[in-house]
Amino acid sequence: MATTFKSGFVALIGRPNVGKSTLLNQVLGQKVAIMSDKAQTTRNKIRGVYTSDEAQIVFIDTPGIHKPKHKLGQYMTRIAQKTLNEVDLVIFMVDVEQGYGKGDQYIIDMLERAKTPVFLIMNKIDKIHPEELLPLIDMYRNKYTFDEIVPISALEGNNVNTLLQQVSSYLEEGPKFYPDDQVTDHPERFIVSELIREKILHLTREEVPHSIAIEIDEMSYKKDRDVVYIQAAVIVERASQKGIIIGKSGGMLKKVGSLARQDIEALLGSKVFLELWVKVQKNWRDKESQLRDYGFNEEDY
Ligand SMILES: Nc1nc2c(ncn2[C@@H]2O[C@H](COP(=O)(O)OP(=O)(O)OP(=O)(O)O)[C@@H](O)[C@H]2O)c(=O)[nH]1
Repeated sequence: MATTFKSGFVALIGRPNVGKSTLLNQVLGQKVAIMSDKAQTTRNKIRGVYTSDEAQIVFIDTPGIHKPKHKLGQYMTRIAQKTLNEVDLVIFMVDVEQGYGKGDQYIIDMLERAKTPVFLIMNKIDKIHPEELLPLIDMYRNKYTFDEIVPISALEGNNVNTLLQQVSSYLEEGPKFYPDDQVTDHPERFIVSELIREKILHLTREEVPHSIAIEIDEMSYKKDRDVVYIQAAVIVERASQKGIIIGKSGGMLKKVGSLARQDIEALLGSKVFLELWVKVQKNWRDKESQLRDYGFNEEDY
């Protein structure tokens, strides 16, 4: 009997650091979402595409589902809420080591408003004793009627295949949205901006990282010099943050640029000229369209 091909969009949500990027990387077999011990490293949606013989799952990495503290947070929350209604399935991930908190309740309140099926993924089971798992499952069952509850270790890969099978079983018959070998949709600009952000996160230990965004102003191949020229803006919300990122005599920005350039060169396999600048932008709402526009234009390259 011929089986039908299934496909659909799945939103991956959860509090910062529960392991969403780690799961995506595990599923897709390569580093697409940048990981960091610091919360909130992935601000934008990444679509990781998993394709098997039976199904295609398009993952939407949806960070920012938490109580907004500033404009960018509000923007993200709005996008997140919208996403929950548009996808075919929501995966709500929790860290079994972290207690149930206000952040989780906030997400569950958002889920109550969506009609989409919801899986609860209990991640990091490698960190607890198996006996501790059952009471935790009961606790979450009392909070919300999840369609499935799947304990996994995203880091070690335990139960990840089962999860993929279960996700596929919830999807409806559908087309292959992306070719088999595509793991991310328009990855270059996104990954370049994430690499720059990652360097800032690692080099500055200030409050700054939580309110920055990276905007790629230009990314083009310069034939005469045989380099990829990238101009990117580091956008901050306050002037004081600008000073921290630029650093003494521009030292911090130079360091960020140099480390990011090395990684980008490795990613693109060509020489890179990276120009970074910092701008203060108070009103994030004006940035909505640009934040959405991570499309990589072949012609610029
Ligand atoms: N022991 C263990 N650690 C894990 C597991 N999954 C993720 N981690 C660790 O948890 C930390 C956070 O993981 P991320 O994947 O960056 O978390 P995230 O949810 O994507 O975080 P944001 O990007 O801030 O939304 C990293 O140090 C991971 O190595 C797991 O299954 N077991």
